[in-house]
Amino acid sequence: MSLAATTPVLPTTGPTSAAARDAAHGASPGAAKPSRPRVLSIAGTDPTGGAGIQADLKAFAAHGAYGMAVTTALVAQNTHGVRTVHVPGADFLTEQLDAVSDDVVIDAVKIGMVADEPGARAIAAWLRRVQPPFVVLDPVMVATSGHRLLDEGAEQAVRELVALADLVTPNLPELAVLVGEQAATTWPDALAQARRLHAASGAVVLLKGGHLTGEESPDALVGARGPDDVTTFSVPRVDTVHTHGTGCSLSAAVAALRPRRDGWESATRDAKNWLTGALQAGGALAVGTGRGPVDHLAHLPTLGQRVFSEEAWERIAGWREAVERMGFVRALADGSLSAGDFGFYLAQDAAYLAEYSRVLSRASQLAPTPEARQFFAGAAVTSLEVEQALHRDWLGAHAGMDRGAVESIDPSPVTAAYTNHLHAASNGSYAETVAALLPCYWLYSHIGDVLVRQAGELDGHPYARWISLYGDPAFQEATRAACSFADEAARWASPAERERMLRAFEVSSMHEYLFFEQGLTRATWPAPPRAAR
Ligand SMILES: Nc1ncnc2c1ncn2[C@@H]1O[C@H](COP(=O)(O)OP(=O)(O)OP(=O)(O)O)[C@@H](O)[C@H]1O
Ligand SMILES: Cc1ncc(CO)c(N)n1
Repeated sequence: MSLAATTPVLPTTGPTSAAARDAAHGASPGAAKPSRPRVLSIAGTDPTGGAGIQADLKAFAAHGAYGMAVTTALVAQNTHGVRTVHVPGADFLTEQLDAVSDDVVIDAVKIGMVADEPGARAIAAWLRRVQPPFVVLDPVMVATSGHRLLDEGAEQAVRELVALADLVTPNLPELAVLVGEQAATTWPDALAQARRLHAASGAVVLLKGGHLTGEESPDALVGARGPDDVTTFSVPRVDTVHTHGTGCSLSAAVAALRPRRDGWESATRDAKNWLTGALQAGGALAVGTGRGPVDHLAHLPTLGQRVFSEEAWERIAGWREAVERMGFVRALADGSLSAGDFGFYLAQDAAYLAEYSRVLSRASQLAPTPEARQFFAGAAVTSLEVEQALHRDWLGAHAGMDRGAVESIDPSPVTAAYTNHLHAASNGSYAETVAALLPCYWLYSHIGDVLVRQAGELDGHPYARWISLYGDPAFQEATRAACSFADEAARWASPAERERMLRAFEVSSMHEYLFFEQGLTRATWPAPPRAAR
């Protein structure tokens, strides 16, 4: 006699209801719900993580829910389409469902791909037994790529599932199958079909217009507050091909939100807004070469990411080496730079600092903490008082320019391009502003450090004051502080925001290179053409 036949290692069904078990775990049925709803996805898989169960779990997590998953079918698919579907079978599906409901209180269920008729019937039987409080059904029939995800014979069984669902989320072709009509080609026709589905099933219908081709991507909630009630959600269509799994992700987000909302409308509104952000960020994921997934976590900072300044410094390795090697900087280091070239550079730098100081003030204004506000306000003053003073003194002594003359220097196109970039960044976020400001500190303290070591004894060096200002420990310290403010800002940035920070840093570094270079290349700039008379 086999041991398994007489003594199951674990009971296959629980002796008490999951709600009673919840009470045994310390939460009485009448007690306030846990802050994380326990949400179950019943769906197929997508090994590339953009659709099906994998997308659902990400959407649950993105909305602060505790995610669980029962697999209806294993799908070999990627961003190009479905290759093969393996269905473990209805008995095993029921075993998975019972394993969850015998043990865990379920706050909401999202059903996706059911694969075949026995699967649909097993789910229907389980729903009748367990009666979860909120059931969202995404009647998946055909993948975005055009591949069938549901047996033709199973369509009737899915219609029966609709009657057990609280919310059903068809796209236009799925809606047509559910009402047994031709697919609607206009929005009013689709709404009429959705009303008929609501009347026939009692389920609220979230009709998805993603398959229409207009400026907007309208969705409508039909029957949420009464038989004729229609609420339309219109968001601007995101210009992207990366829409793999949008339907899965939307229905999962609504299921995750519903237990903490007073109705479908508020859950749907929030889910739609989240999905729009996820669609916008999808391309940056670079997952697959077909129709890629959306970024479910677009709104979140990423745990485990690198320190921003480390990554940023590595990104500009090329510009950094180019600056170290460039003729202008070498000539500055060994003192062979002509006074004319140095004077041109200093005059442009005075014009630059006037704008740089304004962007530092802007960073102070945007800064989230008193420490950061104080640092950037102080830096705005220092860049005028200390750095510009050096420029005024030198230009006064060597170019006969008084203070007024220094203050009215016209920026060259190269200088203006750099300060325009800084001003543009400062129209964005604090994080972007700080990232754009950083190379001015960092590259100068880096060069200052290298030059102090290379130049050795600065006595008699024509540019000693310039070299010692940037090689000075106080300037190095200010650079470290600016880095740590940028790192702190990056810690709370979304991946897209972090990428904008890295880009702003990189572009500023390129402008630093061009700024030095203009001191020598300006000789090749054409003279301003005279107007023809
Ligand atoms: N380009 C887009 N811009 C904005 N929203 C979109 C876009 N494409 C789809 N959506 C939204 O995504 C959700 C899913 O819509 P869609 O009609 O594509 O569902 P589906 O066909 O079930 O999705 P799936 O691609 O997962 O099969 C809807 O809320 C829809 O409005
Ligand atoms: C498993 C699964 N469910 C749903 C869809 C629809 O996007 C898909 N491609 N795969």
